Amino acid sequence: MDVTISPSRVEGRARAPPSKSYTHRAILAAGYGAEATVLNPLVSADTKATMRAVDAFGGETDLSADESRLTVAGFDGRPDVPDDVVNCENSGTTMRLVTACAALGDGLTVLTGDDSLRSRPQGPLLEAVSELHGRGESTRRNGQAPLVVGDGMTGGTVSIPGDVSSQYITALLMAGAVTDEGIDIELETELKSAPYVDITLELLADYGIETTTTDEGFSVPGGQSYDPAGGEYEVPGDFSSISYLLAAGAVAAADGERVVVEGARPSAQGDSAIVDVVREMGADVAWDHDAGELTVSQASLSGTTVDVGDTPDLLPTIATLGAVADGDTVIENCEHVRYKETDRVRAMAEELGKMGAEVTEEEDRLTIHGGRTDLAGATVDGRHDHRIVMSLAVAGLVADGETTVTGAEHVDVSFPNFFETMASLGASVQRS
Ligand SMILES: O=C(O)C1=C[C@@H](OP(=O)(O)O)[C@@H](O)[C@H](O)C1
Ligand SMILES: C=C(OP(=O)(O)O)C(=O)O
Repeated sequence: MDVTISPSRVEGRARAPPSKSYTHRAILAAGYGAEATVLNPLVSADTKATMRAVDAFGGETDLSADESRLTVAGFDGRPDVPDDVVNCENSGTTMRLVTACAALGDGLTVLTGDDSLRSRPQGPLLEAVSELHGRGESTRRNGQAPLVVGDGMTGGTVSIPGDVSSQYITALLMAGAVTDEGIDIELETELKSAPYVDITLELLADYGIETTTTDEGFSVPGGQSYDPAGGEYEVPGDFSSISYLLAAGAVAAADGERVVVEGARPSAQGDSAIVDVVREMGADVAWDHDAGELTVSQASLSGTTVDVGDTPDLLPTIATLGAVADGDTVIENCEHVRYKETDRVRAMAEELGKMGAEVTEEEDRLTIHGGRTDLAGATVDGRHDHRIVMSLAVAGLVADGETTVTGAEHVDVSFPNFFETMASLGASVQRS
């Protein structure tokens, strides 16, 4: 599906979807336990992949008709060996978290995914599984899926790089809690995307799992049971998704009007940094923490410098903001953003370039030279990547002429009703 955005002004209220990161963890944590209900889960292509994996391991996930409750009968500590290959589709989080879980099984699990996921790095996690006495292999021996994992990972001490994906750490912490020995993780390099491990530690504590942060990294004792207080866990709103709504308001709110984003209660999400980024660029953003509401109006933005080491998923949104702002926006520490659904550093450089933006791409830095030319509508490639699609759609609100984003259906990965939400704010959106 392609979506064509015409220049539009936006106003009104919109609710961000529940957090993808919390939902994945909440579902798998419930799977590791005996029984739990996940309230307000994100129901999207990626989180459905995690639900299917829990089912494949012998759990049972049951979504209420209004999708507000997911009841999970867990596999209680030890996953069954799945009857079939587990397809994680487009979801890196599913593949990493499920790899460490599958490694606990007595037999072998085969994991695969779509073209994008089969090109993403899994090698360090496979090596960690092997170091912990399980089997972790890439069928093509290139560190990428398809993967073969299992043979009863036992636990112990493992060293792993921190600068490829924090999801390896999350995966090992979640699985480590149900091993006999527990797992001590020593980071070989500086941890990138660190707030995602904070999300994990917070959620594990809420499921009654003890963890510690050590001088070398992280540690989780074994022999623990997953059991959230009251048998329920509630998922907060998603700040990566909020970033598109906030950016839409900052670049295109109607004169004297505001965009109010609901579902913005504070949590461990590093991507709440988008609030400060938008403020730093010159927009007035009010954040009512108790109500979980962000209010933004349109402003003339100016460039800024942002280190996205902790917040890789914000890069596409910040690049769009930079293309609308005056002056240079410098996005630093972004090499790991190249290992996502697509190489997002290159994708944003090239696609914003098609809209007339001047962009300089370096290995670890993206500079958008805003204000030199006005953005012009163009046909841009969403690169089969939800975040690229949504960021380019926001740019389309203020480009001169129509912007057509290809592959727009990929918003299904994290924000299934993104285009309906944008249209409800007044954006002109046409599907073809
Ligand atoms: O753990 C998570 O929920 C995520 C961690 C981040 O990935 P990396 O740790 O691979 O950077 C982030 O980009 C991804 O969207 C979600
Ligand atoms: C990179 C992302 O997710 P994942 O790693 O789960 O595919 C994302 O949502 O931007």
